[in-house]
Amino acid sequence: MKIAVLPGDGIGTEIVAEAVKVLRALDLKLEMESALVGGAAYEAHGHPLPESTLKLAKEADAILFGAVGDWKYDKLDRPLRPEQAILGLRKHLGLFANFRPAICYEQLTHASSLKPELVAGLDILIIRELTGDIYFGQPRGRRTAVDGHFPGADEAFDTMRYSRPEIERIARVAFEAARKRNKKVTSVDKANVLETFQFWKDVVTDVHKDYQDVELEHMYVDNAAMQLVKKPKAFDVIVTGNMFGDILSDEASMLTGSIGMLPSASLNSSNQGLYEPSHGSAPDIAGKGVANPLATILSAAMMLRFSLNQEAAAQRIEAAVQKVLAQGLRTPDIYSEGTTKVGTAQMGDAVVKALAA
Ligand SMILES: NC(=O)c1ccc[n+]([C@@H]2O[C@H](COP(=O)([O-])OP(=O)(O)OC[C@H]3O[C@@H](n4cnc5c(N)ncnc54)[C@H](O)[C@@H]3O)[C@@H](O)[C@H]2O)c1
Ligand SMILES: CC(C)[C@H](C(=O)O)[C@@H](O)C(=O)O
Ligand SMILES: [Mg+2]
Repeated sequence: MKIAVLPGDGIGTEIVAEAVKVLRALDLKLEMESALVGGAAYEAHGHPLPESTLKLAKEADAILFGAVGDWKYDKLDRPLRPEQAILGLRKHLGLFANFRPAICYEQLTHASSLKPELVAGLDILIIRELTGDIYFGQPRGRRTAVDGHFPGADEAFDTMRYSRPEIERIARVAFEAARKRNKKVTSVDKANVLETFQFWKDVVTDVHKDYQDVELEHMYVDNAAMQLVKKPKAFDVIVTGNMFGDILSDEASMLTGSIGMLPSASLNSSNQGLYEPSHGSAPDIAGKGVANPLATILSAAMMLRFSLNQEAAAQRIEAAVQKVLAQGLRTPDIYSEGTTKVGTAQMGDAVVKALAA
């Protein structure tokens, strides 16, 4: 089982080191090879996604990814920006289905941004389409409008688009996932304003004909953002487009206690996957040894489950995470009175220890 390890930038290196520690502590034959990606690769090779990194990723059974980006690269031409590395990996590998489970662990109900009773037992799954939408639609760019209302004024534009097959396949992923859960899918759109999302809604409704045992509800994204904090447990599976999924998953992370708790899996049609926390490189806390590594460690568990066929090992990691939380260990982002504040490496070490116990 070959794993490409791509730590990236900022806290990416710190949190991936802990996930690798946990993977090595399992009794599995895992071959792990690391490569530079993002700003780190740009510094060394002049490109955020060098050919060698892409090749390693393509040939691996699974990819463990940290995070990319830093404000210092904001002025670079877009193709050279660190974020293009993760977008390129998703596109090149066809990783269209992004699973972002928002689970509030029992021990963290008080760390949530909501009242404990609203999040106790919370277990929702956001399924975000990951290779389409306004993220990848063409044309995009900037131009000087010479015949518009404001002659000579500059403008910028991006294109929101989805094709029927793109919507159909993500809808099927969502209905299949719901079948194994509580049989309810909420499709989030903005059909009242955007043609792309009226089409999304129509296609999801068509696909639903094959899944009559699953309840389908449609919701506008603005309402969904509100309902997520009003009554999050009313959701089971949320399926949505690339941009809405990006935003709603960050929102949902705070129901679980912290963005540092939200893992993710991005799969293609052959179940090859890239596994990364849902958060970014957190330049504000990078290098301080305080980042929460649990989202990355839980992403490694998802990797074992989805791409490496190691369900038992995945469950061992998840149980170990629950155990360290039950021991009261907390990185600063999930700290509350009466618990013990630890750093990134201490948290990783504690998970390794809990695996052994
Ligand atoms: N997939 C990715 O690689 C990815 C994802 C999101 C953002 N980014 C990039 O990361 C950079 C920073 O973006 P941002 O600040 O908007 O988002 P961010 O997710 O990096 O950070 C947002 C906030 O959450 C905190 N945070 C994030 N992860 C944490 C963790 N594990 N433990 C504790 N606190 C954590 C940060 O300290 C910060 O206050 C940007 O360059 C952005 O493009 C990359
Ligand atoms: C870094 C950025 C390209 C990325 C996205 O928008 O998909 C990030 O926010 C995420 O959620 O993985
Ligand atoms: Mg995001």
